[in-house]
Amino acid sequence: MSSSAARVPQLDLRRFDQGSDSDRAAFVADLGQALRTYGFVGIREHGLDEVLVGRAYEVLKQFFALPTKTKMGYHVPGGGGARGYTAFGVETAKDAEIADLKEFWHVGRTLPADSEWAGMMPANLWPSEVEGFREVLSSLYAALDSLGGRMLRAIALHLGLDEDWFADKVDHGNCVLRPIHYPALDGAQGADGAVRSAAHGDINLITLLVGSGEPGLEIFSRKGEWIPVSTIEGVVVCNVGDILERLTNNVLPSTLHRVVNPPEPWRSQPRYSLPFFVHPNPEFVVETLPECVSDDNPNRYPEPITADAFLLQRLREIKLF
Ligand SMILES: O=C(O)CCC(=O)C(=O)O
Ligand SMILES: [Fe+2]
Repeated sequence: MSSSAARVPQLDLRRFDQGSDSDRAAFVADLGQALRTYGFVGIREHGLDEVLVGRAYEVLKQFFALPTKTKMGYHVPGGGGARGYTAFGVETAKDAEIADLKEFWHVGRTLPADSEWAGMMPANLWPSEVEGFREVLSSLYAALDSLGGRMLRAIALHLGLDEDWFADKVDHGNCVLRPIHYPALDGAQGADGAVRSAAHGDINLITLLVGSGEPGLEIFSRKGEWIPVSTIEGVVVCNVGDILERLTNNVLPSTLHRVVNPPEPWRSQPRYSLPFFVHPNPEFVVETLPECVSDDNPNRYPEPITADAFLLQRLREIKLF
């Protein structure tokens, strides 16, 4: 683990949402700098309702506390974990051999019944055992969808695109809200090398992580060190995913990150977290942005790929399909 003082910067989103032109330009520059350097940034004053976030943690804790048999009733066999429950010990990071020490739930976009994307975005499941689960997580999904849109506006400006460049490319994106439970570790658990979440890059455009405060998240810096990301209450961690990395010809890096098994007293306590994965529309063609190609950085991805094909390829690699 790193002993250096490297730290992911934290930025105040009010400078972008409500600031003057010069505030906004300064925010965009700081955001670009942080994402180019770390692939990660902390966001303060993002406007998410604290009460809603608190309620989301309550309902997800209630769900994961249910008996395994009940939870398995919300598992969709062959569904790639796209909706509902995925059991402990299933997801395995790309190129890893041992499964992660976690279980999770996926909430997806609720589409109109006659939507042409219904086949790609199956209907959500909702556990009847937990009161408020549906309402609370649906509201949080909508709030994070909006926050993701604002972050993408700032990212577009940084890349030299029109501010609303991403808007019609994410309006029916296959975004996923993922409540995660990493159970308390007991005995020799982890002695075989299993960790809460093995090193991986996220598959999507950007991720918004509404952290619960327990330690463990680390990112792999460009200097080759693992840097802990402190989950300060109220800060949303935003990181670049593989699709944005590819779109930007690696100008914005999708940084490897992991969740380590922490020392006591956290080891014998569960950890919960709530990432929101912002995905482009399934038919969006990921084709290198000309703004990100130069003599020094020739196009690394001459073959365009649709977001949906890219996602499917990665889901197979992480053993969800
Ligand atoms: O639990 C965390 O803090 C991070 C989770 C994560 O990286 C993921 O689910 O992709
Ligand atoms: Fe991740």
